[in-house]
Amino acid sequence: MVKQNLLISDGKLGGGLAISLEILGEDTCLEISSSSSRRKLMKSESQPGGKVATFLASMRDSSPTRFRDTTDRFGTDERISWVVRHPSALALGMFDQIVHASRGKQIVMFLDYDGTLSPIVEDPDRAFMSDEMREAVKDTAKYFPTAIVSGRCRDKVYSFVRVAGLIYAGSHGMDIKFRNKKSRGEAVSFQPASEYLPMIDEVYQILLEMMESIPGAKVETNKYCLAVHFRCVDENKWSVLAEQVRSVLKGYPKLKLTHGRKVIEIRPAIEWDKGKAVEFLLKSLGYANSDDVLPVYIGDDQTDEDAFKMLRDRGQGVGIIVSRVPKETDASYSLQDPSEVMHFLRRLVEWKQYSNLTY
Ligand SMILES: O=P(O)(O)OC[C@H]1O[C@H](O[C@H]2O[C@H](CO)[C@@H](O)[C@H](O)[C@H]2O)[C@H](O)[C@@H](O)[C@@H]1O
Repeated sequence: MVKQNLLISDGKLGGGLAISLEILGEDTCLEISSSSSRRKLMKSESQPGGKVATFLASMRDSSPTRFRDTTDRFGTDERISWVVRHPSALALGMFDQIVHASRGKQIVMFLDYDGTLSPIVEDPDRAFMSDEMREAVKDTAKYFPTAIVSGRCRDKVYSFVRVAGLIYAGSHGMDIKFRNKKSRGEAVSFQPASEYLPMIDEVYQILLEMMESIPGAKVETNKYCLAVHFRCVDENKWSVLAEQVRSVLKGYPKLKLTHGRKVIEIRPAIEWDKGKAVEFLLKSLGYANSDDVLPVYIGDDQTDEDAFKMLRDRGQGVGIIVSRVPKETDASYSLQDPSEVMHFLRRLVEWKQYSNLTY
């Protein structure tokens, strides 16, 4: 892996911005949803059998396989332009920009789990978070209200994080339950999809049985939603897997499919996502329509885009995407991987400790 340090001068950034840009080697996963690939998707949808093609294309889009030489596909210019538009939250001046935006406001921290606090691994049951990361999250929560917003079921994500006093929102925000420190420990509980539980269980049983015939496929229940993993499935079998999942869903029009990192997710077709969950949590914490808050959301996946978009639309807050490669996103800043997320959290805590001493 070659690492290049570039100095880009950009008027808007007020001088020079040092960017550490990695030209990634053959072990890199590409994760980009470019406008040209979107156009291709739209085209395939209008062709015969287009819906299947569309589904498979978006599966590939969110779960790219490895390329020998990524520079063939994405020029250095494109990478630089992406980093300029989504600078590292740790880069010179950028961290200061974020903390400056929080002057006179309460930072509320929202953290995704997989790919953000824990590295992506083959077995979803072994996606452990490091003890150092746990300490960083624990320290963060001492200074800022902190929520974990995950696609996982709430109990499962708690069993991985194991930090008391945080807010845990599981099932992509469809399962929220916590004691609100802002209002004398009052219990907050919100499950907008509870009527779907029997349906989700039924589909879980069907998929469990069906996926037995596809080597490497794994079905995970996340209580209010399901995940069909294909990380360990031969790529030649992806279309069969997609077709089978789609065939099951035909009998359940009240459920919908979404994509994540080598995973198809089945969830209730309700107007609820991580963005709505973040809004709900801000309101519960007393920050509905408030100028006194700076929400910071860190996440790596497609479902986190709903939260980034919500912050962008609200014109308030900081979205940080965790990605090594250019990706279409509504986030403003980037971090490369969970270890950078940990450094960012530590730096935020140090800044807070220092500013508490000096103000
Ligand atoms: O919202 P998140 O906390 O990011 O959860 C999204 C999904 O994450 C998990 O799957 C992903 O991580 C696995 C472990 O690293 C990996 O094997 C898989 O390929 C990824 O898609 C989790 O297992 C899913 O249930 C979540 O929906």
